[in-house]
Amino acid sequence: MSTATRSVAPRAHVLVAVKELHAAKTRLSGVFDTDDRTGLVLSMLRDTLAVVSDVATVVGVTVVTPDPAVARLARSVGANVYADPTPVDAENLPDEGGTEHGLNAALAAAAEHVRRNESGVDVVALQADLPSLRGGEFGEALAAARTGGRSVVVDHHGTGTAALFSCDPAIPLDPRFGPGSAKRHLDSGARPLDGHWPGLRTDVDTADDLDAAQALGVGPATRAALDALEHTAPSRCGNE
Ligand SMILES: Nc1nc2c(ncn2[C@@H]2O[C@H](COP(=O)(O)OP(=O)(O)OP(=O)(O)O)[C@@H](O)[C@H]2O)c(=O)[nH]1
Ligand SMILES: C=C(OP(=O)(O)O)C(=O)O
Repeated sequence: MSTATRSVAPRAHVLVAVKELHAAKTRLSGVFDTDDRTGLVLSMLRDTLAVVSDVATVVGVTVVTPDPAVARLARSVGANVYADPTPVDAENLPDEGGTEHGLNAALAAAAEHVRRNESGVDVVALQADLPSLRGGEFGEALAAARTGGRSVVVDHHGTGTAALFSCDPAIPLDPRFGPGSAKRHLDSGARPLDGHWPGLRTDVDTADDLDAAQALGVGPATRAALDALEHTAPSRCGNE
């Protein structure tokens, strides 16, 4: 469907998934203990939500999570919460595909819920750990996404997905997140979006990712969390 046949005013609803905090960011466990990782996850989420909520074409933000503390944070900044009933537990480990399945099932259900309730809205699944995201780059990506049905912003490693868009009500979001998800999204027909969007593409899973994000400049909540942990990157610069 062309943009001309859809609603004139672009409207997007952003979905952000966060798993249970005790199981989050395990790849940072060599750098931070559980409490510090939890604080960092919430800070990066806070910065990500603040930026997308400020983008003019974003009419709704929903955090998809089974975690009560994440849900509280989401509500406190004006986001909706879609309760993901899939806990990360011993029977649901990533290497058995459980987490990946739970994440994608929850995102697909949330996307359908949004579309049922908000006619004609574009749906985006966005990573929660984008502390260097700028509103301008997300707005540009949204505009680029609206030129075709389903599209993807590949992450800075070239293997993962920073954001997945469906801008045609007839095309399901069909999320396929998890390791190597960029290829799965592209192979399933999502159009790659080109653009110089370093903050959008820099999701943080490892200490190297955190350094890359700090080099770009991170948002205020993440900055405060890292300062409290006295974690600095060698090439750190400001957020200006
Ligand atoms: N709601 C929900 N979110 C999930 C689930 N699994 C993963 N996520 C979120 O999806 C994003 C990518 O997940 P992962 O890369 O598996 O987890 P992570 O916490 O970022 O990092 P690692 O623990 O190091 O793998 C993160 O924001 C997760 O919190 C799930 O089952 N349900
Ligand atoms: C889940 C994903 O991200 P990451 O493992 O990088 O957090 C993904 O890119 O699909």
